[in-house]
Amino acid sequence: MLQALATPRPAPEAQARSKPDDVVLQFDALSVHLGGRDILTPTSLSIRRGEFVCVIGPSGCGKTTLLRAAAGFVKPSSGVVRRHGRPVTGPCREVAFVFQDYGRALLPWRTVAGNISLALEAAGVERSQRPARIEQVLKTVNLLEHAEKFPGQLSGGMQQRVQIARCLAQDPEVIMMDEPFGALDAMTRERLQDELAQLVRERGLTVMFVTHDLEEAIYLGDTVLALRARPGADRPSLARSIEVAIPRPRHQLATREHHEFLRLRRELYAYLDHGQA
Ligand SMILES: Nc1ncnc2c1ncn2[C@@H]1O[C@H](COP(=O)(O)OP(=O)(O)OP(=O)(O)O)[C@@H](O)[C@H]1O
Repeated sequence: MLQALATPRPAPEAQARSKPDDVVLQFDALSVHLGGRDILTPTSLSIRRGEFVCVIGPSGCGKTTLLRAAAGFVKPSSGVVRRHGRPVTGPCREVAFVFQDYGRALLPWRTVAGNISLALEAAGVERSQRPARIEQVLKTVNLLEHAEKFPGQLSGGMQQRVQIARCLAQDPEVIMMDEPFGALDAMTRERLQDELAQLVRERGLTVMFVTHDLEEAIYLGDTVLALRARPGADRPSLARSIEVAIPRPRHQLATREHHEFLRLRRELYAYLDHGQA
């Protein structure tokens, strides 16, 4: 089970939702043109501190590109992404990325501790301080006793926990997660969803989370962004931004039977299934 680290940021519900300085990420007419075509057409939105934003949409609609632009890995063709009001011009420690393919994200020849150390080395943390930091994040994801194992000796769910621990070692305020649970079996996926939701809530992290799974998006999100396939001049990438007004903490069974969950599921399913996307 993932546990909160020692220095949590304020929980989102403790903050005034409408204060402008609560905005962590601001997308102002962000457009991305790659390989001779429009991948994202002007997209404007803002993400509050502590908000869990899920991004859905048909394959190839630009979900990953949206996250990569927000993390500074992709340059906008026009428009801008701002973090706390400052244009994002490249990757930074405060924004961490978790990939679906944990097998490729982790170095197989480094132990669990060694993989986490990578983030600390990149952040310039002194060698003498690294063991304590590694221990702290491994405790958070309940993998302390596996510190000296290699990724290949761990299950898929455990490897994804290592990747999450490595991202936490960066001490980020924003986590970009690109289908992080897509390759996991259903039971492991549900367990990690709950552990992630608790961790994010306790630390006040801000999350952008790409998924193909509508139910996962509604279960985890405060907001679900639906992107449109084949965006164009008169078809903005962002088709819908839907607030998920379902109380937290959420529960796998009760929440999935909640009337609002079922209503949103029907609405989004119809939207994606009937070609409106
Ligand atoms: N560097 C690049 N150069 C050219 N085209 C690119 C580049 N990166 C992405 N694309 C194209 O942009 C489109 C959107 O890609 P992206 O990965 O953002 O979509 P996605 O919605 O995350 O897709 P999926 O759900 O299949 O993962 C795709 O058609 C992809 O081929």
